[in-house]
Amino acid sequence: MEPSLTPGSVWALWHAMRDKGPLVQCITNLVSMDLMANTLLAAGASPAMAHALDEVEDFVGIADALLINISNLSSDWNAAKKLAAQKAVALGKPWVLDPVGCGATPYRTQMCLALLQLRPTVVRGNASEILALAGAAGSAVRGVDSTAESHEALDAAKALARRCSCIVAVSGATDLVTDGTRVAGVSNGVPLLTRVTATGCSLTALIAAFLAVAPKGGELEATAAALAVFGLAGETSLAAAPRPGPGSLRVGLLDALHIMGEAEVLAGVRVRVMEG
Ligand SMILES: Nc1ncnc2c1ncn2[C@@H]1O[C@H](COP(=O)(O)OP(=O)(O)O)[C@@H](O)[C@H]1O
Ligand SMILES: Cc1ncsc1CCOP(=O)(O)O
Ligand SMILES: [Mg+2]
Repeated sequence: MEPSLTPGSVWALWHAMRDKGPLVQCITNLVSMDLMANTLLAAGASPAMAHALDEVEDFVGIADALLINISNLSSDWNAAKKLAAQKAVALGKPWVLDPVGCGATPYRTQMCLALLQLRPTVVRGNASEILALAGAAGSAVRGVDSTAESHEALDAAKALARRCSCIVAVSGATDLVTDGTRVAGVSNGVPLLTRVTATGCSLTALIAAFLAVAPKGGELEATAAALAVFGLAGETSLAAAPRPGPGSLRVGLLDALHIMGEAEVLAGVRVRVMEG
């Protein structure tokens, strides 16, 4: 499959992902585990929450892709994350970093920067997190939710992508994906997604699942495809809810990821190459 970014290519990649059912190893925070595992299952991947220090390296050996979310922070978990990332790179397997709350405390930022050294394939965060990770002057962070818009973090994302030779995705009203030169935009999604915890975390795990079937050199397109599918599932869920709210959005998101097919993707996905 040649990398391209159209509704048709998004569908082709999702179809390939469902066909393969990739095993995605997830090292993530406790609040996100349930939604993340269910998101991957509903979309067609196979999740495994495996983070024990003595097991992570062996697990990377059998996984198709790895997701590392920096929240829960503790010495055991941190060591496990570093070992897992190193093993993924050694085996040539894709791994994705979610720098949750980067910039909120020095400890959190240091852990994000340490993992960034271990060559993630993709980094996905909200605008505040990407600004903090890139070391942008005056970036304001409040906990794990963003205080900035995605376009405000585009220059920082590009600089980070160039510096680390990776893909950087900034989620928001328009999700932006860059390799430092090219920029893709995804305008699927609904603002109510920000009122359900762990939607960003789960989205990052979905990126890992798409990377497991992406052709070499197609990492930017695969990241944008995962963002589009997740955002479209949010739209589909909201449209189907009799009394829309965070609770029904969360349940409907999983239903949409399970039910959506080619027709919905071709009609609903809004992706475009903005630069490059
Ligand atoms: N204003 C918005 N309008 C539409 N979709 C949004 C908006 N803000 C965030 N999203 C979507 O919500 C999901 C989670 O992103 P985000 O809230 O930025 O991540 P995080 O939970 O890590 O802070 C993504 O699919 C993103 O596209
Ligand atoms: C609430 C919370 N606290 C630590 S991690 C976490 C979940 C954050 O999830 P997301 O980044 O998807 O909003
Ligand atoms: Mg997040």
